[in-house]
Amino acid sequence: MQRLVSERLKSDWQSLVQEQHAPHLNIITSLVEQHSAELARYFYANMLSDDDASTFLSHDEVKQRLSKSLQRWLINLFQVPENYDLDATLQQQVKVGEVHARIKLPIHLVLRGARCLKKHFAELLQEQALDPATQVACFQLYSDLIDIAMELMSLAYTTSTEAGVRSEEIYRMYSIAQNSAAERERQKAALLNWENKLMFQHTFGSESGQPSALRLCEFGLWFHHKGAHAFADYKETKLIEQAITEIDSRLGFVLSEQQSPTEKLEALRFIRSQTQAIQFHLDELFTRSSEMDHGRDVLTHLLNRKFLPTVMMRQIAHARAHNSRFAAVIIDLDYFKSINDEFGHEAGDSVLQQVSQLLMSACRSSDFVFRMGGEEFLVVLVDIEEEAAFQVAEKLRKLVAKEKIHLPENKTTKVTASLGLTLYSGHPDYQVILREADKALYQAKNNGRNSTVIYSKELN
Ligand SMILES: Nc1nc2c(ncn2[C@@H]2O[C@H](COP(=O)(O)OP(=O)(O)OP(=O)(O)O)[C@@H](O)[C@H]2O)c(=O)[nH]1
Repeated sequence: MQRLVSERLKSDWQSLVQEQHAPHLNIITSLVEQHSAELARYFYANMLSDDDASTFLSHDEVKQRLSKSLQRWLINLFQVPENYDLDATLQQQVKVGEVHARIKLPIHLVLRGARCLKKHFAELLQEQALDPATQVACFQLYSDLIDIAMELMSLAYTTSTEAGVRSEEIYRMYSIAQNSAAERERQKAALLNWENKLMFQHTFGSESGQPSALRLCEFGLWFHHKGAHAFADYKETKLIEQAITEIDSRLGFVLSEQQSPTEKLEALRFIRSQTQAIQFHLDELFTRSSEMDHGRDVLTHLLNRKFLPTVMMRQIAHARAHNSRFAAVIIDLDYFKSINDEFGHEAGDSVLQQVSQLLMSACRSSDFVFRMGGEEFLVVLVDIEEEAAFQVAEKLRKLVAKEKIHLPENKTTKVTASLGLTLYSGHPDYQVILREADKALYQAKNNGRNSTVIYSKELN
């Protein structure tokens, strides 16, 4: 049991559910069991009518999942002592608080939910043929037990959030540090490349008639998903964001038939001056950031899994805000143990390093590649839909299978990998996404390995 559940809270709970309160607890238990669906309906109707709260709840989710879990939570909370395991019940409150922290559900909304459950329970009590003293005692007990649950949830919430903030900080330092010199050149080249393409389209015309937006090209995606976060505190970051928006808003002019050549040239000149400004700000940002080398996985130099919560939570927030999707792919090497057994641990390490390089070089610079531990990797593909994500996963799988892996003493070998893929589908908890990818991976292993499986509900 975690330390969060203190002896004090446990004994407070025990004294509330001890024998002399048994008659009241029995009334509560039976009322909650009979009316759990109604309490849940009341709770969600109330929450969904509030703008703040409804952003965390979709109607579908409430229908399919949340209402049932709330009912289970309520019933479990008011069990009579002989029917339940107190430690497990208290621990459950801690888990709920941790989930709330992961999905960044503001704590005042949780407390409002609790208030709502109390209010409706008071109405239910009034409808019963109970004497006033019993009604008051039942309400007091119901209220006290909910309050202890809230106290535990809040404690777990704060503890998790503080840990999250610490890891955000380390992550920020890391993302600035991650091979900063090479990243600077790579992004400047990506920006230049986009600009050249635009000039080319202006001169020779574009098949689609539309130039691609800067925010969607390699530089734009990198800046949005990594750069802006890494350099969040600098004023240049805002300036780059503004320049990207300005550029994209003028793009239509460059190829439009309705614009005169002079207007087109003017738009081009403006875009050119803005891209130069971006380059200048980018140089500033990289120059200011110091070389820090925290948080890499020592063997592979990939992102360490401790940054996973930060990256996943940011992706979820981004997907929500922009109504976009992202994918998580878990990649696990097949029969890796036999490589260690046959060639030795050092050779195994070298395989992991070569596969990591391969994964890094095959992904877009805006994607995230983690080493999860052992021979397991996770790739987060940003701003992507299912078909494209499957193609990327398959590309990675084939690249790994094709690669001639070099081992000590001039030996070579081949390895394959199994991949589990899932797409963000609106669930606010990133651990659900990881569990889905894991289930898909498990299926890929069961199918005989060296394959990619996309998560579907049937895998549950
Ligand atoms: N060389 C090396 N080996 C590692 C490292 N981390 C984990 N391993 C080894 O990776 C192997 C993983 O074995 P298993 O989990 O059985 O998986 P597998 O052999 O790849 O089999 P499947 O995943 O079922 O295809 C174990 O032998 C671990 O000791 C590491 O950093 N370096």
